[in-house]
Amino acid sequence: MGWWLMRIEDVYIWDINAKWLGITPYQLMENAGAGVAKIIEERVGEGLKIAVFSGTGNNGGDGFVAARHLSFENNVTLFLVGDEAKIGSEEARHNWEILRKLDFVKIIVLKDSTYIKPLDLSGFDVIVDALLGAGTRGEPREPIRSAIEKINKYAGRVKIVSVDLPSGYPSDVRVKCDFAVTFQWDKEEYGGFERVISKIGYPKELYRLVGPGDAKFALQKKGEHKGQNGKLLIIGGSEEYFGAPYLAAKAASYIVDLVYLAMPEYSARRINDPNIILRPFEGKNFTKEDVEDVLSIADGVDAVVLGPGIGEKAETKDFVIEFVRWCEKPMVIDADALKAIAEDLDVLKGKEFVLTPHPGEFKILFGKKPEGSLEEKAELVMKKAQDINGTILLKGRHDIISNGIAWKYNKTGNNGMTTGGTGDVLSGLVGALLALENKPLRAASVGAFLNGLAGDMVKEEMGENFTALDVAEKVSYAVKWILEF
Ligand SMILES: NC(=O)C1=CN([C@@H]2O[C@H](COP(=O)(O)OP(=O)(O)OC[C@H]3O[C@@H](n4cnc5c(N)ncnc54)[C@H](O)[C@@H]3O)[C@@H](O)[C@H]2O)[C@@H](O)CC1
Ligand SMILES: [K+]
Repeated sequence: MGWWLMRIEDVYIWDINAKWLGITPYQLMENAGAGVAKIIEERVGEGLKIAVFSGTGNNGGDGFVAARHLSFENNVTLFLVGDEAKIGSEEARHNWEILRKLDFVKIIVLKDSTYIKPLDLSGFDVIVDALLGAGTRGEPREPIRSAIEKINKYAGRVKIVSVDLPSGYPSDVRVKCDFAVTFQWDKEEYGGFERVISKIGYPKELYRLVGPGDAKFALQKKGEHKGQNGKLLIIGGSEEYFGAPYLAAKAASYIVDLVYLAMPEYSARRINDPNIILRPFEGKNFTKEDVEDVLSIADGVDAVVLGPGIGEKAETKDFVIEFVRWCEKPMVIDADALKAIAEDLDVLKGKEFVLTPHPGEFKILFGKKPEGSLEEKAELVMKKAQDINGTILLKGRHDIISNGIAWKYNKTGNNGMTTGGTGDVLSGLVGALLALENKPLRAASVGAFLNGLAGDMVKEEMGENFTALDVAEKVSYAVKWILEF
């Protein structure tokens, strides 16, 4: 099913998220090896003479497990290619130790290529190739190379089944397998060999649920110099509000190098924070007159957040619509700016943007309140995202994020976050992640995850009575937790 076609990048992310869900490498290796054994017995048969060639990495570990499973019905010989002392991971070593206790599996260690040259494999029905998998770097080196060449001498005569990948892939020095058993998801990058997919116990959540893997990827630093790790402009504030844009700016300032805050001068004068570059505009509220000057600030940044505390004055609505019409940077459109553009959704055409409505704002935008199960709500969000050709982050107990092609959901966060201003923190975070050059779906997903995680960390310390500023100030701790996960 095309739905499961993955990029290797996704697999990296999901490995981290699986760990977060408590799925251990032992479980995955057991399922991988068991799956290989099952497919061999189904496709080739039982009562066979089977040679399993294992390397010292986790691909070899899958081979150890497969050998054990196969040994119940077959006559199995395990060839370890390389030095026993180099078996890398705990789980591979664990499975190696089990094998060594078994009397019905013959073990032969091929420490270097001199042991490989004289080998005769003609008595075997099946060769399982577990020498190298996804951890391969460059062309195969000795003694793996000799083992690959030896196995290939039997291609066409003995069934050759590769574990995950033909060892040596993608170089030309690779095992000529009849097929490879690839785990759970076919990868977009793989080609040139037959693949049989075997599930290894990853739950569907990995496809949908945002986790630390997504966040780790999104938070990668881009450069060493000031400004290379993102410049963000926040536009908000009015005669009524000054806290909202400040919270967005504060949260973002922990992530990007530079945060500019454009605000009506009336509310800007209440802000005194050296981490934020203030750009005050004359008057109490943004008006159409300000569009050109704000656009010229936007020219110098990587992304823009529009809306926190901007108010609902008619002249401000005009400002919002005109700004969006002319802005060419990725945008987060939040709060009162959502109400303004609800009157003219066409201005979003051709733009890169994230809308961050709560259910009420969603209804104002799209005429319908999201209801029902997670899937039902997600379907609606996805449909609307498709209609406007952009990304929507629907805030709720489970945040739902869609770019019209895929949808994800986030579960971090707690009841304490109903306090005013956490939505502003969120829009600042999504903007910061856009400024780090993440695509809108990832920026929005990870922004929601990070906001909730920071909120959960605050709750650990203070209980559920906290403020949005507490959440904003926890952002750097949440980022540290993610990067160290
Ligand atoms: N979640 C996961 O990551 C899972 C991984 N699994 C298995 O783990 C494999 C990846 O394991 P690893 O990351 O340990 O990597 P591999 O087992 O593919 O290879 C790593 C080992 O090979 C050596 N090596 C790398 N390039 C070489 C070269 N060109 N010539 C000679 N030796 C070389 C390394 O020094 C290391 O010892 C997957 O292919 C799959 O079979 C499965 O257990 C299922 C779950
Ligand atoms: K392999």
